[in-house]
Parts: sequence; structure tokens; C-alpha cells
Amino acid sequence: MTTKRIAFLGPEASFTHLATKSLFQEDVLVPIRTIPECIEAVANGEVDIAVVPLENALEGTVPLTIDYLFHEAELFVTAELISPIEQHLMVHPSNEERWEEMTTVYSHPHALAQCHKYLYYRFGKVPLEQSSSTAAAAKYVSENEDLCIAAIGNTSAATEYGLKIVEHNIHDFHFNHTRFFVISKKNDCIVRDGHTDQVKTTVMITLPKDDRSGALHQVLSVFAWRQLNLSKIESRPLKTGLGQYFFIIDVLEDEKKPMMIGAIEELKSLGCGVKSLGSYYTYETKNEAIRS
Ligand SMILES: O=C(O)C(=O)C[C@]1(C(=O)O)C=C[C@@H](O)C=C1
Repeated sequence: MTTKRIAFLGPEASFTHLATKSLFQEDVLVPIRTIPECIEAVANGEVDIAVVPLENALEGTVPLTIDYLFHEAELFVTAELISPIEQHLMVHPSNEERWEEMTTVYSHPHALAQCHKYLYYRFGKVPLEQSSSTAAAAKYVSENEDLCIAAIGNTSAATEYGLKIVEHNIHDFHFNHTRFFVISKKNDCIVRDGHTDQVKTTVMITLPKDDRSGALHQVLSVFAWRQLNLSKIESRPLKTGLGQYFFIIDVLEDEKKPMMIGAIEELKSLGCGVKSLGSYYTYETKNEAIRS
């Protein structure tokens, strides 16, 4: 196997980094600051693959990822990673004694939202500041010892940046998982040990321009009569005007199977725009990996 360059939403010890390490042990991992820059790095050939967060079980889709894949890039999904997420509150060790006096809490917007109830009921008056990732927040706290501030992130980030965890598991709901997309220029499904049995295809669909009634119903029936099982449907703004959307649909089938080929052809003949992101397997990260 040749060594590849894999970009991930960094810096080191982000949840994205931990998920990336679980699938790519032999490759060169390249931390990149933002999701669009990760995607651009694949598009312009700087790296072979990028791993970016797609969806969280508590907070839903990461809009930047899905919108960038629809509007800006011609890339494919080659695998998806699913990781358990445990959020902890951490401070610089020199502020450990007075951590409850913290003046600001930093983290990625998704992480802040996952801990909304905790933050609201315990520290309702403390301002929240968004960072580009949970690890970026931890790094910032480590570099600002003089400020009594906190970050929300995982145990690896606390270790990596020498921070002290002062409250464990502050996410509001126990079942907290995040889905990450492994994206590439090539439509090559990654097949390694440990993938789940179910293959999935993600398609992005725009409705016919004539705005006829029942258009979405027609789209769904294309899958329904073929007994193609959907595991997700979501709409996102097309950015062309209010009320105009594209739909992201996950289908539990391989795009190369006759029923899927037929479904995509039928959607096109109905006047829909169809962009397939490819077919891929799921790899689940173990709980231990997010604590290592
Ligand atoms: O990878 C990270 O650490 C991130 O900050 C990103 C991200 C996300 O976008 O959902 C990843 C996992 C967690 O759900 C919280 C934040």
C-alpha cells in the first residue's frame, strides 16, 4: 500500500484527528485549520484525501461540509467514520483552583451546542467563543495561561496541550456520535478490515425547474418502488432564493447496482439534477480511541 497524504480538520487531537488516525495508521496526516481548506487541499491535489465532520447525533449536519461539497467541489466520499463523542471542560493547570471563575468558554460551535444545557444552567453568564475545532480551542487556552478561560474538547486534547479537565462528560445527551466523511478526487470506495456490512450511497438532488406539485414525492417514489432503503434525507438552501433547496439523500445500496443506476436515470428523466458522491462503507471508531 502506498503512503498517502491525509488532511484533517486540525490541529492535533481534534475529534476529526482521532477519527482519521483510526482508519489511516500508515499515512502522513496533515492538520488543516478549516473545513473548506481541507476540501480545497484535496481538490487542488495538495493531499490525496481529507477527513471532515459531516453530522452529529445531537446537533445535526455540519453545514459547511455539505454546502462546500455541493456548491464548490467535484469530489467523492470514499468512506465514512463514526466516532463516539465525549466532551470535557478543561483549563490551564495554573487556573485549576479558580476554574469556576472562568471568563470565557471556547470551542467549536457544534461542541458548544452539544453542551448547551450544562453551560446554560451552570455558567449562564459566561460568554461563549467559537473556534475552528475543539482542539484549536484547547490550544488557545494552553497559550493563554494569564487568562482564566476554558475549552471544551476530548481527553487527547487535554493531554496534547497540557490542560487539566475540571468537568467530565458535559454533553447534554449520552448518545453523542459524529459522522465524518473521507473525501477524495477518485470515486474509490475504501475497503479495509473492520467496515460494517452496509454499503451506502449519498446523492444530492435538485428538483425540476418547473416547480410542479408533488415533485419531492416523485423523487421519493423513484426509490420506494425499487425498495431502495433511505437512511437520511435533508434539505439545504440552494443559495439562489428563499424556498429553493437541494436534497441530500443517503441510500443503503451501491450506486453500481442496476436498481440504483435505474433510479438515477429515472430521476434525471424527471428533470432532477443528480450528483452522486459515490458509494462507501462505514468504519466505527471505538470508545477507547477518543480517550487515548
Ligand atoms: O473535530 C473537532 O474537534 C471539531 O471541532 C469538529 C466537530 C464537528 O464539527 O462536529 C467534530 C466532532 C464533535 O461533534 C464536535 C466538533
